[in-house]
Amino acid sequence: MLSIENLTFAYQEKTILKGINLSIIQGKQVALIGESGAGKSTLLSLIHGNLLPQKGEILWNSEKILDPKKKLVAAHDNIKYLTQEFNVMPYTSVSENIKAPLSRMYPKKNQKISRQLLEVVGLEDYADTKVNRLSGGQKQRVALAKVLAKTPDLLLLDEPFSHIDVHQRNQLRRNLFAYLKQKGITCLFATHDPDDFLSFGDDCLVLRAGEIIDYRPMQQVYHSPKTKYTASLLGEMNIINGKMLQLEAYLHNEEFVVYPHEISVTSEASLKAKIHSAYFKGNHYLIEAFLANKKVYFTHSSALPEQTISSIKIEVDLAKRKLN
Ligand SMILES: Nc1ncnc2c1ncn2[C@@H]1O[C@H](COP(=O)(O)OP(=O)(O)OP(=O)(O)O)[C@@H](O)[C@H]1O
Repeated sequence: MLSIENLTFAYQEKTILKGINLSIIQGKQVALIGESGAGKSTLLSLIHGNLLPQKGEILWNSEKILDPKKKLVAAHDNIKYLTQEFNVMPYTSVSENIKAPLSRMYPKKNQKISRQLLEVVGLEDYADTKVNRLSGGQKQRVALAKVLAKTPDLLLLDEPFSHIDVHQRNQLRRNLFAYLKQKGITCLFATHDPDDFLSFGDDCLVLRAGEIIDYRPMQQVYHSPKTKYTASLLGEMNIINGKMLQLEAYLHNEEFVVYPHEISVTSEASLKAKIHSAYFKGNHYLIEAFLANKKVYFTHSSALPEQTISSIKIEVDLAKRKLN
């Protein structure tokens, strides 16, 4: 288990993380989300032992993560960190890179590990290719396989799929997170991509200006985000107020999060909206409309023409969507 107690960290006089308390139980996959500059990479670096906190403690299975000044190599051997600048050996083959962290005493076992990880990261056909001949995305996959070679207990990932194209990204994250689950590897991963965290985060940790503002199971965070800030990180959404919903005047300032797929056009409804644009999204359209002069987005099976319609319905329990 990872435990963080009252962690505070500053670069010179600028405080980046403030009083962080956190525990992650073994085997959980935790998504770390927050706007750019919120402190995600700094938190991962501290857990890895690359930075020294001004206050507080980080414990892995009750053992303190050591002060980087007191040892040559940061972090426990069983905690691995894949940073945004991945660490690969360019003039060595992909499989040699993957095997580099392993003891040379067991070549057969190492070969087996390398083959298995090549499959996880989808580089089976590149085992003997020198890394400097690979694309950025392929190098990122080699780096990922390398941090998994010596099965870590805790894996820290910082935007692990940032250089990988959408098609390969889907397969890679399915393979990777299934592998982590199978091996019981705890994972804390920082990402901005809802496709990463919605499907693969058991829990969601929301960081804002160096503070944890939410930490709950992923689906709870999605279905009832507590703040506008959190909602804005979860993908396309609407902030709808009581006035737009034609609620009683005294409820006009109440605000709710409504996702685009929760607004529909149906003959049983009576909310009025002015359709403005329709964006083709493949299997649906994203409609841009005005509800009481405020922009809203909703999904629809076809492109709606510019017109005013009186058949908009919000299909979600707004009590669960009220923002603080
Ligand atoms: N070496 C450094 N010296 C001084 N300030 C730094 C240093 N590294 C980061 N910072 C500052 O710390 C804050 C947090 O940065 P951090 O990289 O942890 O954010 P992040 O949430 O990971 O952002 P992103 O999503 O853009 O990667 C930022 O304001 C950044 O400018």
